[in-house]
Amino acid sequence: MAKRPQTLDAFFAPPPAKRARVEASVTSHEDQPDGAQKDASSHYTYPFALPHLPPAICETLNFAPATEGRVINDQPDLDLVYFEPYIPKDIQRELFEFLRRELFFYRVKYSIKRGPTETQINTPRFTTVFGVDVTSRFDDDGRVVDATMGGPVPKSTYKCDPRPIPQCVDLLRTLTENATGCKFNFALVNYYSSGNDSISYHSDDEKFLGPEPAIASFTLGAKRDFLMKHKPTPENHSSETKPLKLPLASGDMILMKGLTQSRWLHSIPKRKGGEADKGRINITFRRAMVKAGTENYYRYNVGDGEVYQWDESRREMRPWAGVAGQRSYSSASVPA
Ligand SMILES: O=C(O)CCC(=O)C(=O)O
Ligand SMILES: [Fe+2]
Repeated sequence: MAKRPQTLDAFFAPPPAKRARVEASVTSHEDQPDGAQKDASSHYTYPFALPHLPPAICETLNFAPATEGRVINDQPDLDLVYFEPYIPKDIQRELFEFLRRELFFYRVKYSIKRGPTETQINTPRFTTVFGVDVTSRFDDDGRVVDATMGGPVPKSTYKCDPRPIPQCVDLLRTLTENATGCKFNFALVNYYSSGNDSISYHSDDEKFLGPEPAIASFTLGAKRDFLMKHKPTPENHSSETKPLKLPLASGDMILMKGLTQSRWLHSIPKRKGGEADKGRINITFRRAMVKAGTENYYRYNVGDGEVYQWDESRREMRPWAGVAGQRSYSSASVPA
């Protein structure tokens, strides 16, 4: 949650003066392990290294938010700030293409048990996730350590292998923290490859995010409708509310906060035709407060299936050509 008070003024204010200017230059690489790729983020959990953003994109990102946020709170329990766009126009396309081309993705399958019946779920979009909850952090060698003492966390602490947020996503996270006053330790990335990819009605009000979580949600690429509707309540509040349709376009950001997650549902429905087939990336920044959040996010956004990567010649996500079932540690050392 936000450390600073979140006033309307804060969201209407001109781009904050305190915004950290993030240098376009890349860090020195003298201390990179042998074989590590220069100007790239690598980690033993990554199937392959992720290049840093080109300096021109970093420089222009310093001009975000490109517009002032519009507060949408004219319905019960609804608390949104909508930036149309947040990411400057000049870099929307390049940033979209960069992230689609460079990130690794998953098509997660899992089963849920409702009573005696087990149902197989095929997540209808590509996903990937980076981050660790507030109880832990990554040290300079990429090891997961205790957030306060900095000591190693026992291997058994997490079933999953938390992944640090790579530079190419982390820059947007820090800029968004500075502009909103909210803190984020997770980046969840969705890729909707066509109108057939979707996310059904849900709310992100898991206990592990704490009360009234703030979630910043970015769109890059194709425009897709974002639908919202109030949850049914005993008092039938929902009858006093009307559903919302926000046609999220490339560069837009919607900040959901306050009671939005506990009282409203949101979705990206399937669509036929239109620009959906050009592909859309969604990045949500969130703040997980406990270890259960980390376990949940990796289970449902990485899972244990194969890695996908964008194939520029076929113009589609393809299973990654790396060795199946074996991670490539070539550019990063495995912490002991
Ligand atoms: O793609 C979007 O805009 C929404 C994604 C979302 O709701 C989620 O990942 O929880
Ligand atoms: Fe969501």
